[in-house]
This record gives sequence, C-alpha cells and structure tokens, in this order.
Amino acid sequence: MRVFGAPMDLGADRRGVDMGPSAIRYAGLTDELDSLGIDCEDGGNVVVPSPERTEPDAGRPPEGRAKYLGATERVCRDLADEVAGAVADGAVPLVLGGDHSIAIGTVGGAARDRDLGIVWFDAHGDFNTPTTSPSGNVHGMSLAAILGRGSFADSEWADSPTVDAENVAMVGLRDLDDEEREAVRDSEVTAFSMTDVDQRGLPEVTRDAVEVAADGTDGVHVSLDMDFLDPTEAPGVGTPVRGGASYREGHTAMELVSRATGPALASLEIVEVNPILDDHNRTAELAVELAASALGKRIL
Ligand SMILES: NC(=[NH2+])NCCC[C@H](N)C(=O)O
Ligand SMILES: [Mn+2]
Ligand SMILES: [Mn+2]
Repeated sequence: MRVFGAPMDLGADRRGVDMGPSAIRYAGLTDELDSLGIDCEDGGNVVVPSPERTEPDAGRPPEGRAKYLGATERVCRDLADEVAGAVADGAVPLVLGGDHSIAIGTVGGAARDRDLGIVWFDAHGDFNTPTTSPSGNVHGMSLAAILGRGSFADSEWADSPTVDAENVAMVGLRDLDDEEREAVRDSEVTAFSMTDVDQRGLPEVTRDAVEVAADGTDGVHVSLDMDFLDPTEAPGVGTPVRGGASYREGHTAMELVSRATGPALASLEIVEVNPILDDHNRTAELAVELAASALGKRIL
C-alpha cells in the first residue's frame, strides 16, 4: 500500500480542506495499517498551488464555470502519475484529500492500464458539469469529469476511458442540484440514495454497489467522501448534510467493501476532511478507522 496526500482546496469553497492529509496522518493512519499487517509506505504529498497565487478562471472551459480548472488539471495529472506509478510497482494506492476534485487524478492513475469500477460514497452526486454547476466548484463535478460528461468530453485529462458509467455506483445520496439530479437519472450510473438505504439497509445496498463496480472489471476503486457520514459523526467537512450514515453504518459499509472486493480493491481515497471545521480531529480519526475497516480490520 502506498499513501499519497493531495492537499487540494481549489475545488471547494471553504478553506482548510488542504489540511486533511496532515490531519489523517496525525490521527495515526500508517501505525493503524501497520498493526493490520499491511505493508504501508508514505509517498508524501502532491504539490498544490495556493489559491492566493492562482488565477481562478485560468483554464476555464469555453462554456460555464469551473473555478481553478487549469490548476486542478495540473494537480490531477501529477496525482494520476503518482498513483499509476504505485500501481505499476504492485502497491495499492490510498489517496488522502483534499477536496473531492482529486478523484479525477486518483481514478485517472488507478484506471490507466485496467478497467475499473467505482463505488462513490457521498451525500452528493458530484455530477455537475461547468454548465450545470450552481457553485463553479470542481469538487461537485469530479464524477462527471471522470466519465467525460458535458464539456469534460473534450478534456483528455479528466475523462477516464477505462471507466464505464455502467460500472459506477453511488451510495448515500441526499443532496443533488436540480440539473444534476436529471443528469444522474439520465445516465448509466447506479445511484443509491439515502431513501434506498432507509428502505433496504446499508449492507444490501453496499453489496449491490460493489457488484455493479466489480462486474466485468479488473478491480474496484472506492471513493469515500466523509460527508457520506452524518455530520454528528463527521463534523469536519465543508458541505455537511444531515441524515447521513451512522458511525456503525460507516464501518459496516467499509467492512463489506473489504469482504466483497478482497484483492479486487484496486485503490481507495478518503476526501473532504476539513480540520478547521472539525471537533478535535474526530473526523480524521474516523477516516483512519474507516480506512482500516475497508482494508480488512475486523472486531472478531
Ligand atoms: N465533493 C463535495 N463535497 N461536493 C459538494 C458539491 C455541492 C454542490 N452540488 C456543488 O456542485 O457545488
Ligand atoms: Mn464528494
Ligand atoms: Mn459530498
């Protein structure tokens, strides 16, 4: 396993998420993984330019709005190279965010030489494009970019040709923008909202999601946005939405991911931890616990 930090905050409106990788490391990530017998090296952080010295509209697509898109592209290309390098060395990449725009880089690298499915745990769809986004924040567009939707169709860096929408499952949705909702409905992705979780239970939904992602692919990428969890458990996120997964549900989902994917877990990323908004680092501590469950830790 090779850990990378992506201290990215250009894709979100709230400062502080750039400190997420430090907070998760401080919460004891590598010790925890070592104690599970996982051989874990830290590959350090990718370089992210500071917003003070970056042009917000540089690299803007011809239509719509995507703040800091040019800088985001550069960071995601670097991250993709690091992640692909880890895969080539036989290591499973674990990427720590940073805002969720970094998923474009993580998946770009993880899916470079193989067909990947994705399970996307999130309160949000991150399915906006520069023309539908109400905020212009790229963290709300990352899954659309990975699938090459809208104006991302022309951007080679964003579109991951080895990820098919039919192998993407979202879990935990409860906050979508109007046009984004239409886009999710019209797409081939499988979307499990909190209504599905309420009615069928998280274990069943998670099993189905992993099956969608694993079907006919070489492996599964798991993208865990910490706002998937209820804000009472994970207060340190920039866009909290009430009604999320409980502490136990979070662990259940990650344990099922590890049981269901096993060696097929191709890569993992944990994003949106914002220590400034947190309560004594508990969101980062929870991120470490959930990483451990996703990587095989069991109570008994
Ligand atoms: N990765 C996230 N936390 N995304 C939140 C996105 C919020 C909103 N849908 C937007 O496009 O701005
Ligand atoms: Mn997200
Ligand atoms: Mn989210």
